[in-house]
Amino acid sequence: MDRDIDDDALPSLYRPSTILPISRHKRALLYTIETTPITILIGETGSGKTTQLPQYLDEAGWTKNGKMIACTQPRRVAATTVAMRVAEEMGVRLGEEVGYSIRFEDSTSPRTKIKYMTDGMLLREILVDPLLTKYSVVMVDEAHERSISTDLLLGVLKKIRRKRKDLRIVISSATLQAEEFLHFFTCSEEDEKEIQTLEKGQELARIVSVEGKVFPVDILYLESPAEDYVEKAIETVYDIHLKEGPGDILVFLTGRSEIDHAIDKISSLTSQLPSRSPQLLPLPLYAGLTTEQQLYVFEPAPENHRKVILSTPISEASVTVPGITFIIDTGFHKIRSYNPHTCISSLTVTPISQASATQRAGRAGRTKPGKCFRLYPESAFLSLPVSTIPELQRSDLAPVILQLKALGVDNIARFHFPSAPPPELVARALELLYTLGALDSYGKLTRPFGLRLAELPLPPPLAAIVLSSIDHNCHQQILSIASMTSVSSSIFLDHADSAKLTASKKRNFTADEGDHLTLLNVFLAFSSQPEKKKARWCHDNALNHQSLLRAASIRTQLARFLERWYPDLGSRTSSLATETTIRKCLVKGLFPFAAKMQPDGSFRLAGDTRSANGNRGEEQGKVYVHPSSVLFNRKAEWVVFQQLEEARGKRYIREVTKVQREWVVEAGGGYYTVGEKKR
Ligand SMILES: Nc1ncnc2c1ncn2[C@@H]1O[C@H](COP(=O)(O)OP(=O)(O)OP(=O)(O)O)[C@@H](O)[C@H]1O
Repeated sequence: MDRDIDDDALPSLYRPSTILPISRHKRALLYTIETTPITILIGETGSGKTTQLPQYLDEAGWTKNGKMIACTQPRRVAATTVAMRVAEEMGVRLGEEVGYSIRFEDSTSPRTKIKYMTDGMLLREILVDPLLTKYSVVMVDEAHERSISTDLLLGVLKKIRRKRKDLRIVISSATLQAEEFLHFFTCSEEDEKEIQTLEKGQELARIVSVEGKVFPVDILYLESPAEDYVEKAIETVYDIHLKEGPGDILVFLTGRSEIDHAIDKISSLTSQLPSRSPQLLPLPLYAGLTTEQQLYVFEPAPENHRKVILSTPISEASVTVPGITFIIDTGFHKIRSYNPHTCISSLTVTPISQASATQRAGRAGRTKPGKCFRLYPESAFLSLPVSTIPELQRSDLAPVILQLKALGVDNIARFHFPSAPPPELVARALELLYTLGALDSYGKLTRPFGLRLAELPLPPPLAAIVLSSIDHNCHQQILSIASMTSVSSSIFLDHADSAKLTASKKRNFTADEGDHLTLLNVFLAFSSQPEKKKARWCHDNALNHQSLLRAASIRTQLARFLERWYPDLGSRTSSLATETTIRKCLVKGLFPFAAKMQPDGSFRLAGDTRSANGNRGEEQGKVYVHPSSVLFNRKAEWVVFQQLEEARGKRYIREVTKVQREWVVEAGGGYYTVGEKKR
């Protein structure tokens, strides 16, 4: 392969406007990648790893012969925005030579050479192309975040590389985790054998550093911890606005309710500013928004306005929002943790790691110097964990195991993960997949059911509902519900200033049986509107037009899977499905997430034996229906739900539907004897 590594041969369009630290290391970097199978790349935030390295590899010939370069990201906002930036730097149209692929959205073409994608999407590609033959280099970006998909991908890449010696792997990591990755790729017996066969001077894996800052970022700490980090963040926004020079602000909060609250407060503060003085423009950024809505924050602020982006950690890594000068880091994030006793994941607010704090500060100083206000003392920063516990060690592993089985890895215990998941979590996941019908009693993937479950781009319980809907003759309705729940967090517009309106409009769609049928009512009403009137109709009904369009697009994509597997689908009618049939079908996948109402109106999880045994405090065993649910403050003996979330010490369930105990027992098979989790 002819790989030209001459800096001067670059067409001018390839050059970014700022000289980035990585450019000084270009030759050395390309040489290492050429000669070393695995390169671990470390460098300061903003040094150019994500945007530049794939371009260097392209110029150096790694995309010849129709091969592509993949660059994976843990989050879709990073995959889309970085692809846009790189397409712009290369002077090509997005989706042509440079594209991206995220769940339910593909912007690539047969001409694509550099593909940014979520790590989960690359794993899906491995299902159809097990040796990733289309790719010459796979760059796993932000590997230190240790997301489930990243860890799984690293394990699978390690296997693939043994069979594809020409494949190059680049792992981009924070400095502190680099040695761990080096160890992972070089520690097994097989690795050692391979090292023996290498030529003198050649290495199996090597760490390369591209140190160097783009612009300085001043870090400022509080003297004592903030009592309420959300209020302190709002106060800091206001202080910056009054006392600092120009520049936009990026605030890290933990979730949507905090973001909505902050937006309302900042909007009212703004209305008190003198009309001629610069105004604050608060904007939300969280995963539940559609791609278009997320991209809105990347637009320049209108004249005489300072943008204040209120974001969850989705913008913590890889993202550059031009114009961001000030960062406000509250020091918290919501992380998913899995309780093997209840078998349910919940989101809990916890302090971030030092690595996250560094990434957050690194969102400034990219296009000009910046300041990062940490809303905690320096001593608190120093006592933070260096990195977050890998997601794989605190998550429901059913999706991971399902994917591994679909990839042909039958013996999970022998699969080499960057750090092994706890056996208890593996056992729980196997139990769930077995009850869902995805695995047989030997632990093998069932065919076709289990394989199809793995192929559907939905969490296993939801995928099981979609597949079961065929037998229940309610696939039309379930497809709509599954699509709506994939975007549900943003279907209803419920900012505080429109909360009353939304509540009254929502009543028009409310189904007494719960949120899933309510979402179905919304979708049916939306679909029956003439195309041209849809936007207006959404506005009049306090609904999010973009989210509904996205749900419709997801539905079309899910329907394609069913059409492929059931060619007679068109002749099967599901128009007569009753609400009872639909709810029974929902229980086919949601049985692990069942709860029983208690005399005080709270609920107890069906599998929570510890609370029944009195091992936990009374309050701890309880969950409450979230105020956004149509079943809030309503009577329902048994319910199933899709999400469990912790906020201010209370646990809430969302997307809730009334069901009957017998349905849960029937669907749960051996998984429950209800009220007592099977051991
Ligand atoms: N959309 C953009 N507009 C302006 N400049 C940009 C944009 N995207 C990237 N840049 C510039 O390119 C630099 C490198 O960005 P890149 O994402 O490649 O860095 P990185 O090393 O991967 O950092 P990180 O790990 O923090 O994402 C930024 O510091 C910034 O100067």
